[in-house]
Amino acid sequence: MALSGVRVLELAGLAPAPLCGMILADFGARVVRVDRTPRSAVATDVQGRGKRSLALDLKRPPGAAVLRRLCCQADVLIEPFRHGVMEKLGLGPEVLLQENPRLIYARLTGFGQSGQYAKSAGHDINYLALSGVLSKLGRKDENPYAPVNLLADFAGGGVLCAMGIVTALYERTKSGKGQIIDASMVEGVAYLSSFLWKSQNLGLWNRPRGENLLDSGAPFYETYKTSDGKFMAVGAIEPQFYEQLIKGLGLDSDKLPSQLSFSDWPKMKEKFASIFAQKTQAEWCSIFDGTDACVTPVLSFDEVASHQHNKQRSSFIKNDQEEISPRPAPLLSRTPAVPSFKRDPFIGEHTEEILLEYGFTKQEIAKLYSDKVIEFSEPKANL
Ligand SMILES: C[C@H](CCC[C@@H](C)[C@H]1CC[C@H]2[C@@H]3[C@H](O)C[C@@H]4C[C@H](O)CC[C@]4(C)[C@H]3C[C@H](O)[C@]12C)C(=O)SCCNC(=O)CCNC(=O)[C@H](O)C(C)(C)COP(=O)(O)OP(=O)(O)OC[C@H]1O[C@@H](n2cnc3c(N)ncnc32)[C@H](O)[C@@H]1OP(=O)(O)O
Repeated sequence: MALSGVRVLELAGLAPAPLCGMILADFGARVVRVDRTPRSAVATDVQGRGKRSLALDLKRPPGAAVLRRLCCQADVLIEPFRHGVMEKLGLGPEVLLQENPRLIYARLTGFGQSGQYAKSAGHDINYLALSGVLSKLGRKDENPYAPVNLLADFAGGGVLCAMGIVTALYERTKSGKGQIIDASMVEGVAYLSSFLWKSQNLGLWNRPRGENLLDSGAPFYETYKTSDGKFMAVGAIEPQFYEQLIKGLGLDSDKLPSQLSFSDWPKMKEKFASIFAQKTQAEWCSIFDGTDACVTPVLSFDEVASHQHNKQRSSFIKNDQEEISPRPAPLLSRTPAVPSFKRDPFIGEHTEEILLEYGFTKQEIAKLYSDKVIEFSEPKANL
């Protein structure tokens, strides 16, 4: 796999850092999740695929010393705490990079390492708000709407941090040097929105929120309810595709206002809605599948893996516990990701194995254990 041989230490965090670590693991890195002690009854990381767990108390100096030793042999450290936490533990980048100048020290936070919010708590919705992006999301006359925490946490956070890490690993092949990655989710999600910024002069966003082409203003970029209570998604932007939509709906474009007549959009939405409400989702699929009308069913999680297109591409996978989840993307032709099919690790499940692998002796491990700096877990203890 593309990242095989890369050793990653991921300090356990909430949502974004676990995704970042999981992406690296899917593509072949050996990812160790460093969990807290005392170990909680249940691991809250649901993105532990392909990782191993080491339970280590970083608040105690011998625990921090263990992490320092691990970092000497690691390629990447991912830390998900607000600015200042790692420094307080004596594990700041100046310390760890001095001991291992090849280390890539990725700091995945909401507000970044500087600025007046750097030490403040926050979550996806706050980062989205500060990036400006939240002001663009939502329907007409409604408050801004934060979709599930996909945008800041995962896209602007976990994914961009993984991209930063891979970029730094590539650069290291030339310079031989590591570096610090300051991955702020505010900036990550703002960067993702570059199209919104760069298209300001195209007239795409001149109208209030929810009344523009791509923000639920246009009748041809909308979802519509079907007679069986399901939905269809319509994205017929270009005139030639719009024409196919009109045809599929059984309408005559000569008798309709022009596609870009903004003032007619609310009326056209009502018309489209009343037509979509007359057939089931399956009936609409049989009309639109195989056309260029850009009309697709809105699938539920229960339906998505068995949809023909997704099945043909094996886009979803089942692990040993029969849990379905998306296959890692994108697909690399020679070295694709090979996700683990095993269950996620229990907290502390691999503590001993990892420490031995990183050169700790059995005696050192026994001492750390008796001093309660590390913990082990038998799988059954967590069930
Ligand atoms: C919207 C999302 C968040 C969604 C999260 C949900 C999925 C989950 C949130 C609550 C969960 C539920 C809950 O736990 C109850 C149940 C528990 C059960 O086990 C499972 C079911 C639950 C229902 C459970 C289910 C789900 O898991 C939840 C619903 C987001 O936006 S995530 C993005 C958040 N932001 C960031 O990540 C940005 C950077 N980080 C931060 O800004 C802060 O970390 C944050 C997130 C604000 C949290 O602040 P906090 O004060 O808690 O932490 P920090 O200041 O960063 O400091 C960390 C302290 O911990 C110490 N520490 C760390 N590692 C160790 C260690 N190995 N050993 C010892 N100590 C450690 C560290 O030293 C710091 O200590 P100090 O505070 O003393 O400095």
